[in-house]
Amino acid sequence: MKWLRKRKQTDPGETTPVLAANEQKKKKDAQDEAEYIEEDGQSAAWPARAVPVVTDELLLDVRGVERTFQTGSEKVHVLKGIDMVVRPGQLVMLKGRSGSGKTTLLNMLGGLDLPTKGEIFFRGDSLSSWSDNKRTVTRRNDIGFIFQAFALMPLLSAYENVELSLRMANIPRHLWKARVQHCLELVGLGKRMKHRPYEMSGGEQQRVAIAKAIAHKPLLLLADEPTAELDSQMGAQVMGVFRQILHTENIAICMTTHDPTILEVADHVYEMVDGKFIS
Ligand SMILES: Nc1ncnc2c1ncn2[C@@H]1O[C@H](COP(=O)(O)OP(=O)(O)OP(=O)(O)O)[C@@H](O)[C@H]1O
Repeated sequence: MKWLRKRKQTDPGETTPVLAANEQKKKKDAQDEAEYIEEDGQSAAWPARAVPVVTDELLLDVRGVERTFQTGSEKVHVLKGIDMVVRPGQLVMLKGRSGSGKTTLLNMLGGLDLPTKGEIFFRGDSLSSWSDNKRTVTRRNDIGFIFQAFALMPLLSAYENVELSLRMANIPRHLWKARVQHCLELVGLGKRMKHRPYEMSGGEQQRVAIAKAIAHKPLLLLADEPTAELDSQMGAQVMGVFRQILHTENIAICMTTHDPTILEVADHVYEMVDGKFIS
């Protein structure tokens, strides 16, 4: 009641609490953007990384990783000593039968889970030594994820889905439009930006998921069977997009697959059998 009375007394020219909050948000957005405007008034480039990427650095360095799950009284030893590396710009594939441990490993490469034993270094830093917050921020800024089941927001258009990852990564608002358009054009969906997921084919949805996963310019893209739900033609389209983004976006891709035909394009294939790599 007190609030209603106050509203009634408000002068028409005065700002209501909601409008004031909106104004404040607009000011904050403008301030955030201003941080990225150079002195001559031109839009600044994409926010620079604190530590620039060096071509031959190890993005991922996995050493002696094991993962055991406790299910009831039983211990399931899923990963049994994994060693691998991923460098900038590489396409690395994890191949193996269902249940061999590929997804378990991929989750750990993205900091979603931690090893029971061994260590994973991301750009030289051990993921195990990081706080939950640092892992979350790194995931949001430096890593992109693609899952089998496209993981798009069903009520948002392709454009809005891609925009979301820029919002999540705190990319300044004035850079969004050009980047979203660029990413959707890159995956061949420049003319489908307003479509919602249910108005697109499986292959198109997966391509939106790729655009979404790379929009914030991550260093590493982790993809769990990105072609599993697609027919061979659509799978080939997705792999074509991957090949293209390796060159144009300077990103490394680590993906799991069952499909022998797409292994040929990999820079390196790790074959997993029962929680270990065989050479
Ligand atoms: N949280 C968990 N608790 C217990 N067991 C688990 C857990 N996560 C995975 N596993 C077991 O680990 C094994 C490997 O699973 P994972 O999903 O990594 O295999 P995958 O190679 O990715 O299989 P697919 O190709 O079918 O996706 C499976 O036997 C699975 O049941």
